[in-house]
Amino acid sequence: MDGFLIETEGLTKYFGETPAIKDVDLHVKKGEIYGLLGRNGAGKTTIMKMLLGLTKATKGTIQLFNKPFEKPEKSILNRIGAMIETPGFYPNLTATENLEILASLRGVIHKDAVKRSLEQVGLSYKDRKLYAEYSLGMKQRVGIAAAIIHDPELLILDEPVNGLDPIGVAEMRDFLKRLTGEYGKTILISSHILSEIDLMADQIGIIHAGLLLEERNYRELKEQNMQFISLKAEPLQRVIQLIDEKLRVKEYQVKEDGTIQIFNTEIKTKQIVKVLAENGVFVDEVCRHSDTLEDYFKKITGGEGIA
Ligand SMILES: Nc1ncnc2c1ncn2[C@@H]1O[C@H](COP(=O)(O)OP(=O)(O)OP(=O)(O)O)[C@@H](O)[C@H]1O
Repeated sequence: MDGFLIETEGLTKYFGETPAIKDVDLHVKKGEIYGLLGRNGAGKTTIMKMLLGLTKATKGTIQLFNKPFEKPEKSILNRIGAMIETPGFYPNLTATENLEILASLRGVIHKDAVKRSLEQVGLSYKDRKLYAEYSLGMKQRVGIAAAIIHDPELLILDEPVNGLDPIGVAEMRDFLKRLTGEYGKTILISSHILSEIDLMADQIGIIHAGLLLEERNYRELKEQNMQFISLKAEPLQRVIQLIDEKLRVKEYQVKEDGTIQIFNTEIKTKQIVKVLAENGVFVDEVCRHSDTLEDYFKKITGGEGIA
């Protein structure tokens, strides 16, 4: 479909007999930041490596820039910048010197390439500070500057905020958002910590044990899924029957302590109380809750959560 820079269908990867990635259908739209979220070992790096042709898919298809990606061709890879592992730089050279070496190795001929890529990640060109003296956040920025030195349209970043403090995370968020907003890049970013990609991702893909459990618009996810009504009333079986038959609500769950959580946010608490009362059931407690995103992820990953 038009508008997706990355689209996979049934993407599957086995390591020997073990499936690491199972039937993943990923959809990354042009101009967005797509956050691939999952615990360590969930399969994020393996997906990214397949998208870059660094490891071969066992099954399934990949489309990059609306074209089938069968083997890593220069014409496609030139349009992508990636940071998969922490890149190696010379510690006793400056960021500018490191990037100049890299630019010439890669055959980047544009004379402003180093200056531009440093500026795009918020670092100064020709700064005399040595790479060894940089903070972790600045080192990560140099890594991203290296990934965008050839001015790619698409950036694939594996855990770029890993290990950064909250200020470092916020700074990274600002310049990644600038890369999409001002410079029109598309970014696929992975993380195992939800708060790291909070306020950054437009779209979110939740990966768990090799499966893409959900792909959602992050703002919608926050607005819709975090709300539920919590209800306590007895006898439980009768309440459940009324929820099913009279209120016709399907999205609910019963907790161990007998509390019922109703995820249909359209329904009013008043309506629930009225229907139950009309049928002889008295409500002990009813209130509307906002779940935290962390709770939500725990729910959909079967209790383990992501952090
Ligand atoms: N080369 C390999 N050979 C065998 N198994 C592998 C290989 N690479 C990855 N795996 C397995 O595939 C699964 C997914 O690993 P992957 O590195 O993609 O996860 P991840 O979500 O990126 O986690 P992390 O953040 O820890 O890197 C894991 O169970 C891992 O052990």
